[in-house]
Amino acid sequence: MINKSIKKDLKLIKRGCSIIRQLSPGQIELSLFKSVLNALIPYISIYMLAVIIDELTQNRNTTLLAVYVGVTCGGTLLLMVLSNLISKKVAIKEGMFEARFENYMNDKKLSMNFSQLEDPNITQLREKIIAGMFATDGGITAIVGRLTSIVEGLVSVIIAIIISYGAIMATDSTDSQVISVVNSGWFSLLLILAIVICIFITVKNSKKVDKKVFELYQDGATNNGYIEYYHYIYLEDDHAGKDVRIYDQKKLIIDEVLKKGRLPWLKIVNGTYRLHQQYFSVNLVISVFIGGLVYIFVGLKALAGTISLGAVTKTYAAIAKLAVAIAELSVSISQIRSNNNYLELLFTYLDLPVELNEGKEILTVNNDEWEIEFHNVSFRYPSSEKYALKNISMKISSNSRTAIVGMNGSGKTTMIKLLCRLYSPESGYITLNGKDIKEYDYDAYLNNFSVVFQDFQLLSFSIGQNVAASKEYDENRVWSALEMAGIDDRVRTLPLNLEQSLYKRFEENGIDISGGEAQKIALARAVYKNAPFVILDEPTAALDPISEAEVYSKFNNMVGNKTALFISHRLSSCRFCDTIMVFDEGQIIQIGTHTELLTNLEGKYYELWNAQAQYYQNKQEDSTDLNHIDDNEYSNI
Ligand SMILES: Nc1ncnc2c1ncn2[C@@H]1O[C@H](COP(=O)(O)OP(=O)(O)OP(=O)(O)O)[C@@H](O)[C@H]1O
Repeated sequence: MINKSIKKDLKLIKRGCSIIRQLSPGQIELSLFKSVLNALIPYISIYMLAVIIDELTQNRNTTLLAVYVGVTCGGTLLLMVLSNLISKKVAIKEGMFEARFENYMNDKKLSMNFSQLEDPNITQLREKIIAGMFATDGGITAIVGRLTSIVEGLVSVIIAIIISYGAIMATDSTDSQVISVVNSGWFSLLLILAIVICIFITVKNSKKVDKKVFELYQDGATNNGYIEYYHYIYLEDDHAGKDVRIYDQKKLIIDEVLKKGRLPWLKIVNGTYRLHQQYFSVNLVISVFIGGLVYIFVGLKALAGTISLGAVTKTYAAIAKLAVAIAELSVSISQIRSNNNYLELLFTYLDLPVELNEGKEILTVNNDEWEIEFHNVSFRYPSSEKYALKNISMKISSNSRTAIVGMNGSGKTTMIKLLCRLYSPESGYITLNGKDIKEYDYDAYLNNFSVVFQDFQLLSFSIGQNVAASKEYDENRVWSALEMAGIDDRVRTLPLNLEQSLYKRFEENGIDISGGEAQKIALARAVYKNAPFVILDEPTAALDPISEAEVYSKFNNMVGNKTALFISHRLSSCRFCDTIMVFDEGQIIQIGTHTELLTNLEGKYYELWNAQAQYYQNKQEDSTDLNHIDDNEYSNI
């Protein structure tokens, strides 16, 4: 009966194999076939050399000798060519697997909500998986390698046993005491026992090393994550580059990375190097010892005349190979089991619940059918004690224009993130047309939102592709979106117009654009999407006053009969909204129109408005009562 831990190990390996099969069909089968060929190749020479020596020492038939040499060379060559051809195919399959596995992991990452992405335990889990894969060759990519070693070892063991069996078991009825000892079954058994003990030591040694290496790299995942982030992401990031120079962050980063990343990581690498050295030294001693034993065994058998000269070479090579193959086979089995430690981490990650994809209902709404409602929604960011939203309840109806204002950190963006299902409420829920938004299919749900976040991202693709967020795009629609965002004229001046690539990272002729231009393209992207719900989070923060005025003058046109949610610190720009919600410390403290809210002189809105207006008022040395500022004056604020 297979014991529990073996069963568990087999299950993990089976699951790993099924992922490999799914992503790179045929890779396992081809690799295994190649390993059978590789195992066979040395035995052709081992076997045929004995046949040739026997022929040379006995009949010396030249035709036969030529045939034997031909079979040896031809057979070896044929198998080598075949193995080489398969190697090429295997390499392609491996490349395919690596690329697809990266997508597979990314798909998993994208299926998580932001709470999961920011959860330090999950981040660390991902770092451990990556450190395992790239630093110690552990995890899913190691399965095929270990399996092929097992098959190669197995085939090798079988053939070596077949070849050496005759010699090991050969006996003779000679009277000499020494010779009868050599030829006794005990002598052969002793040799086998010595080999088994050596193999046992090798496997134990390998197991111990694998376990220690796994532990070392688990501890080191955070150090590695530190190096990865600061050296390969932060320092290489174009935006960070400015801060690094202006604030001379280089020393700070290098010192910190050295302390928290490089030095501990170096210790780990040295530690594993030492472990591997120990492992190889022990193995070297063992293999020299086994080789010596086999020499004595075969030599004495030959001395006793029990085996022929040809059999000496064959048997020596076969037994030596047998010992190595058994050791390799056992080590590979032990390694594939140790590798399950890495697989367990991977599967824990892959099995994390996919909250985003739980909903199945396909959402299709037209512009007249919206009603979004927050029901006592509270939320805290992962590992944060403080509530970013506290008991938010509010409604947003179709075709409405809602402005959200409030101090920094009052929860405005967080509310949008929850609405876009990047996070789930800790308590309370959000409904769309009476149904919890979680119940809708995630992609179909998001299709209904055009959002421009404060920290939007454009890609190093063409302007057309950036606006359409796809490879193919409708040129007319892109132009009209660009016009709506007030950047069409600028794009027309570019040599390649819509085909013009942004940024120089991949295109020599790519262009770098200003923050305001980027924001306009991000706005155009939202317009192009033409979703029934438009959310703009500080959409004009980077725009000059004229561009800003232009965007607002087109705002109604841009939004059309869609539902719009609009976050801004520019209170004057909120006046055209039907409703203004004032956020404060995670709560909605006021709701009303601009005029209604201004009448409450104790209210936050009045305070914010006053603070902003005061600045202009002081500047203009104008003592006009704020409540009597007319519309033209508001537009300056
Ligand atoms: N990813 C995050 N992890 C932890 N805390 C966060 C995170 N994002 C925001 N917060 C905290 O949540 C609170 C609300 O932030 P939010 O971004 O919603 O404010 P906001 O009103 O949009 O601010 P601003 O006007 O500055 O854009 C703040 O205290 C902020 O520090």
